[in-house]
Amino acid sequence: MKKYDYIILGTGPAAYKLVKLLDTQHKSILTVESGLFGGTCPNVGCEPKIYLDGAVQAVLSNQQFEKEGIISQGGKLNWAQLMKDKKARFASWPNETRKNISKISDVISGSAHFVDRQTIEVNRQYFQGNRIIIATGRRPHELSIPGAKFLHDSSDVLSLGTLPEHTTFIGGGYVAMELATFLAAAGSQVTILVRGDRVLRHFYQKYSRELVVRMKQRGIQFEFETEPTRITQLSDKYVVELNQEGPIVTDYVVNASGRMPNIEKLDLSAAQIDYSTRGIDVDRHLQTNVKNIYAIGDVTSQDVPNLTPVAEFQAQYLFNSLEKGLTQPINYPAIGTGVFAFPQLAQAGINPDSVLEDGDNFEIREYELRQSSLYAGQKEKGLLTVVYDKANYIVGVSEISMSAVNDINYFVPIIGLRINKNEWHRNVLPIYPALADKIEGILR
Ligand SMILES: Cc1cc2nc3c(=O)[nH]c(=O)nc-3n(C[C@H](O)[C@H](O)[C@H](O)COP(=O)(O)OP(=O)(O)OC[C@H]3O[C@@H](n4cnc5c(N)ncnc54)[C@H](O)[C@@H]3O)c2cc1C
Ligand SMILES: NC(=O)c1ccc[n+]([C@@H]2O[C@H](COP(=O)([O-])OP(=O)(O)OC[C@H]3O[C@@H](n4cnc5c(N)ncnc54)[C@H](O)[C@@H]3O)[C@@H](O)[C@H]2O)c1
Repeated sequence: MKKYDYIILGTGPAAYKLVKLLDTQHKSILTVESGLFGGTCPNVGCEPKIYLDGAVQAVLSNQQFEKEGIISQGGKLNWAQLMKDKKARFASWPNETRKNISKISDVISGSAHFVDRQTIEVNRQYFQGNRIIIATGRRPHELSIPGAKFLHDSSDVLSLGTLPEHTTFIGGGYVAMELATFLAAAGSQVTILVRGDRVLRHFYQKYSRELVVRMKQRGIQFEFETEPTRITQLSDKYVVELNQEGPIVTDYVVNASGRMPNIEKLDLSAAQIDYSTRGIDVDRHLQTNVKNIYAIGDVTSQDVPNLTPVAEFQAQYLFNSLEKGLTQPINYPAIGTGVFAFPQLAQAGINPDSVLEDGDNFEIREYELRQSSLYAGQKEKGLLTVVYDKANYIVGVSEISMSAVNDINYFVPIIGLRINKNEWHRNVLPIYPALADKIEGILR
């Protein structure tokens, strides 16, 4: 049986980063991948998503200019062509990633499962690792309603060749809000079914509600307190029965009800590894309850956002801890996150909702970004809410605007490095005119 210093399960952002770091220490490594090399982000997540977003933002901006009479004919999105281009751009990535990883580790395609605490089995072959790192990510949550076989998921939408006339999304999270924006921009009629009374529950609710208003203005329908109970096929359409009055007749149903950890196939009990439906349990050193087994990225049950930079941060932490003698527990920096809808929603640090009642320790102030915008055609006001702590440092920012993602990225170092007005003034002279120019007035 072949033995390695490290066996790494998965090749997504968490695993890929770790393999590259371990290569610098000349470790013997086996990497196992059961699906597409590179994992979710570059194949069916962030990267194809942002590729499509480039075209969607352009088209929706143009439509706004057209409304203002500044552009005489706004563009129309050619979905089929966009998807053809996307396919051409991304098709070769899994093989390229496999080749890159093969240069620095042994690689095997197949689903890994534990045999005991040091041994895994893949394709009836057995391998031993001094350390085993689980980085198997998440997959779309399965809904158990009659007719679930007719459901599609985010991966299907990101390679959908023909635009449906009507699309129904189930869920009010990142995936539903982003992909609904894309399909609606291309001309599909879109209905979003939201189980509760809110969308994007981890974001500042004032801005989540504002995003719903703006999406509704473009014709996207929201049905709150609404869940599907059954889906049936009716010739080339689907009938979605609801817990409310309905039903909805639609051409395409997307299950965007969240993601679940890839753990069932790992046979974690063979190695007595603790887990729950939320993922693999790890301590603040990313170690499982078994000494030589660690878990990083989306597959863990840790209460941190499941995002690519977070997965990579965990990989870097684990490397520093296992190979560089770092002994402190993981301490997460200021984390930025954004929803690539239209307008965008983004935030970093403390969410204003969590300190609304704590006026003794925090001050919340909202800034309108409209006065500051010199761009033609931008009639919709952007809003920025800043949370200050008692010492007047910025500890949280939330924004809804056309440029919220990039704007909030300005604030991530301000929060993470605790920069105040004096320091900014002494060390920073940004490009004018742009949001960074206004930051001095927002800092204290
Ligand atoms: C539609 C969508 C859009 C997103 N957009 C963003 C974004 O804009 N920004 C952002 O930061 N994040 C985004 N994310 C989240 C981001 O993709 C994930 O946080 C990131 O990919 C997690 O990396 P990971 O390495 O933990 O897991 P993954 O990337 O999921 O990789 C895990 C890998 O493990 C493999 N695997 C599973 N089981 C086994 C097994 N038994 N044996 C071997 N291999 C196995 C899987 O096939 C997979 O390739 C998005 C996600 C989705 C779905
Ligand atoms: N821009 C980004 O960074 C980005 C984009 C997409 C995805 N992601 C990552 O992927 C994760 C998954 O995204 P997501 O949108 O699938 O999940 P999510 O957790 O953000 O949203 C899931 C939605 O489905 C609803 N829901 C849950 N169970 C349901 C049920 N049984 N029936 C009906 N509705 C139900 C929830 O109430 C919620 O509105 C995100 O949390 C994020 O970490 C990030």
